[in-house]
Amino acid sequence: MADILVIDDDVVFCETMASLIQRMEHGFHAFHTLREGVAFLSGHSVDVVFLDVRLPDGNGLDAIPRIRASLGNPEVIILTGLGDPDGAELAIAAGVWDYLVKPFSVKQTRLSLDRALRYRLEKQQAREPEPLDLSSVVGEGPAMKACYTLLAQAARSDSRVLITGETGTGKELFARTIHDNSGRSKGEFVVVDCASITETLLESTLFGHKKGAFTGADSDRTGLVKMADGGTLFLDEVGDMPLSIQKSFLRVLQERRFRPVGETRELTSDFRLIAATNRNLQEMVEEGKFRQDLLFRLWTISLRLPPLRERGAEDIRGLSRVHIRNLCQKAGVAMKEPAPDFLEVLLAYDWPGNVRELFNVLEVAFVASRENRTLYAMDLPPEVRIRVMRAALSDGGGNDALGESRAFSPVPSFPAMENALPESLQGDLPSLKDFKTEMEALYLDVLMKRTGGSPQEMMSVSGLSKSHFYALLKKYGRSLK
Ligand SMILES: Nc1ncnc2c1ncn2[C@@H]1O[C@H](COP(=O)(O)OP(=O)(O)OP(=O)(O)O)[C@@H](O)[C@H]1O
Repeated sequence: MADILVIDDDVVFCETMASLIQRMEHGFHAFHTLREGVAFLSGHSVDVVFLDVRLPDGNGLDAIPRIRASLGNPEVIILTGLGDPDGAELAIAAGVWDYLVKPFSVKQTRLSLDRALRYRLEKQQAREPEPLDLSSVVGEGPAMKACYTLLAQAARSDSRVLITGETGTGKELFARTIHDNSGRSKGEFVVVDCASITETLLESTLFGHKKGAFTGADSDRTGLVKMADGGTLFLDEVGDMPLSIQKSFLRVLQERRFRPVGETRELTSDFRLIAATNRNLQEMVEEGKFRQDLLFRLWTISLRLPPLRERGAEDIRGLSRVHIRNLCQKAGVAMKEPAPDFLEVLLAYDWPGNVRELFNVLEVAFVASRENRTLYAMDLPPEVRIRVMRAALSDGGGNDALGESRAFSPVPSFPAMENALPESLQGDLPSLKDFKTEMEALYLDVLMKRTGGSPQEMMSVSGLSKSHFYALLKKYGRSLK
């Protein structure tokens, strides 16, 4: 006997399903809204979910990652809808088991459910694979859990993987983690940064060259493709690969053979390909900037890493905790704790640079906190606090107190803005003159810290003339060491 959950606002449909599923001697639960269905899953385990696409409180497709994260592996979701072709396409892309077009027959339902349950049973009986080592990846929210399922699939296969996501979302980290957990972990993980290699050098960097092949080629050079033999070739920023190289690279992917520059013989290389990009390759194909045939060959598994602002408060807290701990360990100091106001600003910020930016911001705050055991909002870079403040002001400042959902929104609450304000603005307002003086002194301190106290750099960053610079040092009693 299995447990089946139906999430559908059509009461008659739920009654029909109840009678069919109970006749099949399975347990049956039904809810008429997404919120109730998802809440039920957090406390109960079910085997199959029939999920309607259009629900009064949202689109079923959008809830798939959350539902998937709550279901045991292998998760089985059967989507039901009115036969809209886009819905069917999205359902398949989201990896659901089946898409049933309403109204569907009893026979169709039985067949789809029987097959789904058999598939689930076979998968469960199959030997448990080795657990993955995900120690370097932080994130427990539903959006990340969906990525781990794909990461596991990728690690346990030799398929080509395309990782997409905004800058700093962890594409290279995921590529490395796939490699380290794969059958090729003993081979090299070779990174090709397509964005930073010049077009003239890309061919010889990828394929190698023979001594004398061109001016400056004083010795034979092994290319990155050969170095990845037996391992993984990671093409970072593949959207930046020049069209001229895309053609030769396509051949390498098809035949695993290539010719180093100036060489007559062809070489072979058995590598696994992982590519990453923050650009929309399909759009680039339409604009004639990327080859369609290469795009087809780049991936079997496609993994989209969500931006940090979509990951939820728990992930921002978890990443911050881990990174602060690492910083303290590296500096050999006692563990520092973030104050509530510090976390509120982090949760309210929209993180355009994602995890990389979060780590940089934590590093700045760590330095600014000096010997303090607590990290306050004051220690955060002014740019971050100003952005949070501006967003709150343009929101009218009338938001409720910070809630869990806050991290999903780039617009912070009024309390978050208040906490982001410098201390002197939190109580009675000082005169503008006093405030400017305080900010000038603060600016000078931050400038010194960031530039390591180098006068040249301080003048260059601040744009201050020499006389003005030294006058300010004198005014605020700061000295250069
Ligand atoms: N989930 C995560 N857990 C721990 N660290 C992470 C996570 N995601 C990203 N990072 C860290 O954030 C930084 C940026 O990650 P990474 O270089 O992999 O991003 P990227 O998407 O490849 O960026 P880009 O597109 O700019 O090359 C690295 O220090 C990485 O270790």
